[in-house]
Amino acid sequence: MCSLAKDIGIDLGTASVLVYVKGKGVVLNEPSVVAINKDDGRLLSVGADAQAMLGRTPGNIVAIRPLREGVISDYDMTERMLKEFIRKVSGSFHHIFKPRVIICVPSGITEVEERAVVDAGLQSGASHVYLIEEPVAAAIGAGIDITKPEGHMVVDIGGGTSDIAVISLKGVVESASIKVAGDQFNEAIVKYMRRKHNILIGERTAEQMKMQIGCVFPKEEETTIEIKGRCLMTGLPKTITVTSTEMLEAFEEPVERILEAIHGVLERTPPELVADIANNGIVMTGGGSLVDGFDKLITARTGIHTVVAENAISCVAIGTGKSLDSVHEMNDGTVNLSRRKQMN
Ligand SMILES: Nc1ncnc2c1ncn2[C@@H]1O[C@H](COP(=O)(O)OP(=O)(O)OP(=O)(O)O)[C@@H](O)[C@H]1O
Repeated sequence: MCSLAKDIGIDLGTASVLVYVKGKGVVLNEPSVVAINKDDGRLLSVGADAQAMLGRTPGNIVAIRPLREGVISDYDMTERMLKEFIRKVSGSFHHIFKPRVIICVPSGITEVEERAVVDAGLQSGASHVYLIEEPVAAAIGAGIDITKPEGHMVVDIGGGTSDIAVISLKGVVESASIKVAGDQFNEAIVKYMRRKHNILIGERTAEQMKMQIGCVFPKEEETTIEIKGRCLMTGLPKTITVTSTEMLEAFEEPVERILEAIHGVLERTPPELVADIANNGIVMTGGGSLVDGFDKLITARTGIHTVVAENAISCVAIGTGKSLDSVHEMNDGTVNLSRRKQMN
């Protein structure tokens, strides 16, 4: 861990927080979960330790996810979580050497939410806080050269939000941010299991199903998984086998909403840039893009070749960190990386 961290890039995600330290790469990747003691408000743990407590806490302990649907839903807890993560990567010197922090936010974030993220960063001990839009960070992290006057489309499917953006000359030309992403895929599985199989399953089981058999485009070979849940008829535990083909049906609604959003962005994009995108293809980032067949589905429905970026999950953190290099340019106003700004 870096003890004299001066520059930190944070992908403040709904599902996980990734921290990039200049010169070191991604040094922290933990779930966005906080556990506190309800009696005295004491912070018990953050990240993976806190996640293990989700749904399993005794009365006086509460484990929560302070970010929901890509925005801060519990400001106080987000601040405490950020502080703890910054402390982890900065070591005991962070009081003396306050880091400069750049935080990645979804492109649909409101001014009030932006302010909340900046305040959380400052309260966490940062000397300066900069914001960068998620699709811009994702594009940089995916290795796209966004400095040219050329259109690129990035589809970032995270936990709580999907950000679709057309980027050219370091800026977002057209975009959409919808609250449909990986979490809604889990919810869709829970609903499907209840509707089709009369079985109640938990979020963790749904997540496991999504990763193991989930798909949005027909697989060459069907796969199956055996899961346990509670039968809604008898109230007793029940084990059933679910197939990947069933997942196509379960995911229909969230998938269509993402495709509609992509379509909408393409429709609003100037024709020259659409022509560039047709040549360059669409790049997918974010954990949600790892659902099997997403690239094939988008290729089939848009006619534009689509690929999932290497390191899809850490692209945003890598891009956020890389953009720290141009922070000095931003101070003299020569860089306009979307709505990225400095506040302190
Ligand atoms: N191998 C995988 N297959 C399918 N889904 C996956 C896989 N790995 C991660 N995910 C899903 O990716 C989502 C998290 O993605 P990511 O870490 O990019 O989101 P985030 O940045 O925390 O969220 P947001 O961008 O909405 O704030 C979760 O819903 C998770 O279930």
